[in-house]
Amino acid sequence: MSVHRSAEQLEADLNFHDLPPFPGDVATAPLLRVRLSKLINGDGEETNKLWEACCKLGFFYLDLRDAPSTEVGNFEPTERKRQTENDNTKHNRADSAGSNNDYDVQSKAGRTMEFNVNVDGEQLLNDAEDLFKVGQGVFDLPVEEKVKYDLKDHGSYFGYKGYGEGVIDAQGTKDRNEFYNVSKDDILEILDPLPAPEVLSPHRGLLGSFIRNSHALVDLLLGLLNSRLGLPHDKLPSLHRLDSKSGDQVRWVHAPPQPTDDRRTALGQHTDFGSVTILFNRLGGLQVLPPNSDEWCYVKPLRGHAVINLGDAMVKFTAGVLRSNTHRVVNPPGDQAGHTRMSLVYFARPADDVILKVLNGSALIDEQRRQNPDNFDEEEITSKEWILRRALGRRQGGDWSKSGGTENGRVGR
Ligand SMILES: O=C(O)CCC(=O)C(=O)O
Ligand SMILES: [Fe+2]
Repeated sequence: MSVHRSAEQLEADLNFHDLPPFPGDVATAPLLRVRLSKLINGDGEETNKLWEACCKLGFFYLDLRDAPSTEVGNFEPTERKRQTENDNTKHNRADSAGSNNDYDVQSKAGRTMEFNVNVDGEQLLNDAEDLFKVGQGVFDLPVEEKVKYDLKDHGSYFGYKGYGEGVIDAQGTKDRNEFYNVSKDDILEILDPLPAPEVLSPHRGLLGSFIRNSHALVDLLLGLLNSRLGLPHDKLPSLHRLDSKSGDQVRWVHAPPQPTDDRRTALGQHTDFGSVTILFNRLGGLQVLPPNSDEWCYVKPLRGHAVINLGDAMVKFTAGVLRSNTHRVVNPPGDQAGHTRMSLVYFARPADDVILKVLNGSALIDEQRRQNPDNFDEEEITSKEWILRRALGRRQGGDWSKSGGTENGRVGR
């Protein structure tokens, strides 16, 4: 059951009390903080903040905690949400597939907008907490067991990637982390199950809950961005249906502390391949390179928040109106340096057969395309091909030269 806290309590509760504090003397990135409950309530100012963050940096914090009750201005969506919850089991709360879950609300900006109100921030936080423990169980397995689930030679980026099995630069320098990737389509039984370690079997329900709720959040964000872009109704959400075959995945990233005298980037600089990334961090280490800057800045983890960032598909769809920012992961800073870092991610990507090209029907996107005629090439590539090329290009023995994203300003056709 969720508990409403005062605004002061919410502010005081941003640290992870069981971990050394994030240092106060390192450069941090100025991510805007957006509150989910306000987006759900159609708060115009909050939606403006979301829009600004997505255009300028492509990264923001999303406060997933329940808002103080005084701030819940429009009760209709909240009431309807509670009713839906009562009808569902614990691990089947957020089902964004049906259109009856969306309804129109008059926003404070005076516009009618459509919301997917089945996103439950507190549930997402609880599931993320539980999944951190599940991830630990996977990484604790012997390497000989984990490598059985490296599916690279089967042409797949799902499953396990061992420590040092990815590269961080064109010279082939090895990375310093391991991944485990779980496919949405496997968990939702859209495709046959992939081979997976036994320790994951009891947690398919939890993974399903996390995936549905994450996807519902993505649906909400895409709906709001769709309105701002002036795209035809439902265009962006329609390219990302929960039940379409896609490269959506849950990822755990695991990195033991590096020796003091031998540290390097753990996860090389990159832009994300897909549409929207939902990231749960506890220890520092994630860094972004803000636009027109050469200083890497840490993203300070905040309890109760996810870090959200946009990926290359959103740049390609919008001719660069929206931003997919370069980021990387280094050893945790300051007193956190001696701790093993783990993060949990949900990557939402367009359906496999969607072609990554500029969308028609938005005056804003048309204008952007007119102003930047040199930024386009003629490549026609599907979402599936794009993600495979990029993900496997950064594995040992992959083709680094083909693994680049939109960071060079080329935004696609
Ligand atoms: O671990 C993190 O904080 C970020 C991971 C990341 O950027 C990725 O997996 O694409
Ligand atoms: Fe990333």
